[in-house]
Amino acid sequence: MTQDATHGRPDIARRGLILILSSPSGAGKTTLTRAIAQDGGWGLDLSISVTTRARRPSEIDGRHYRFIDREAFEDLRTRDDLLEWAEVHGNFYGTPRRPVEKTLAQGRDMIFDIDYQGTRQVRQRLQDDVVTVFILPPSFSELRNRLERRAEDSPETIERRLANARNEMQRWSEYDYVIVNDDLDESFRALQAILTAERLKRTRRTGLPGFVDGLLAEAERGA
Ligand SMILES: Nc1nc2c(ncn2[C@@H]2O[C@H](COP(=O)(O)OP(=O)(O)O)[C@@H](O)[C@H]2O)c(=O)[nH]1
Ligand SMILES: Nc1ncnc2c1ncn2[C@@H]1O[C@H](COP(=O)(O)OP(=O)(O)O)[C@@H](O)[C@H]1O
Repeated sequence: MTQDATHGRPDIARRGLILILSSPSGAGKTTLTRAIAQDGGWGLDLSISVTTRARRPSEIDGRHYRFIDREAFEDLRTRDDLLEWAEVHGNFYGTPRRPVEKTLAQGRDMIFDIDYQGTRQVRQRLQDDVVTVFILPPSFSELRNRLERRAEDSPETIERRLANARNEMQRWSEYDYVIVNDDLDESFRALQAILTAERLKRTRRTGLPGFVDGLLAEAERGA
């Protein structure tokens, strides 16, 4: 029996999974992604994307994103070092391939905060190992409020993100789960419930046959 990553409880070996969160800008995907990744008990590694977008005042290079220029991005892309990439709001974003391969090879789980274009690419490559969650705002006016309260982007940037939100919101039906992020605590609990259920899926749990064989052997011995 191995140690599962769900709050340190002993569990049965299983394949690692990738949890993807997407949403229109301002709906709360970064907040939720970081909340569950930073709670070490959930054992989720956060994928740090590369981007050509300018760093926001509150962001730290290497922690929120790796901020690179267009040339460096092109290099990564042509060397096939990106698992997926997309142009979003006029900037380029991509997921470095190697950390993902390393984490999955260790049987650990990873969380991605990427858009719907990247989600399609990852799903195509990793199929059943991908679990996708779409975050919606409770209303469009609240989306605007959150972007304004976040106060990290210029008014033009906020308008561009709100204009793009109309297109992004329509992608909800491509995702496995949808959370309407009204109350943050409730949304966080919903995300935890999704992860817990997905980790318990029979088809991921490669250790189940051996575990049941052990139970049957124990029963044979008349324990
Ligand atoms: N495809 C893809 N999208 C990404 C990646 N990293 C971030 N994004 C998406 O790019 C969009 C813009 O992200 P960001 O500039 O941080 O703005 P925010 O959504 O307002 O927080 C969001 O939809 C992110 O999910 C990535 O590596 N690949
Ligand atoms: N449920 C919520 N209620 C109120 N404010 C929220 C909620 N979720 C996130 N926020 C706030 O809204 C803003 C946008 O959230 P963020 O996680 O940056 O969104 P995204 O990554 O989707 O662009 C942030 O200032 C964040 O603190």
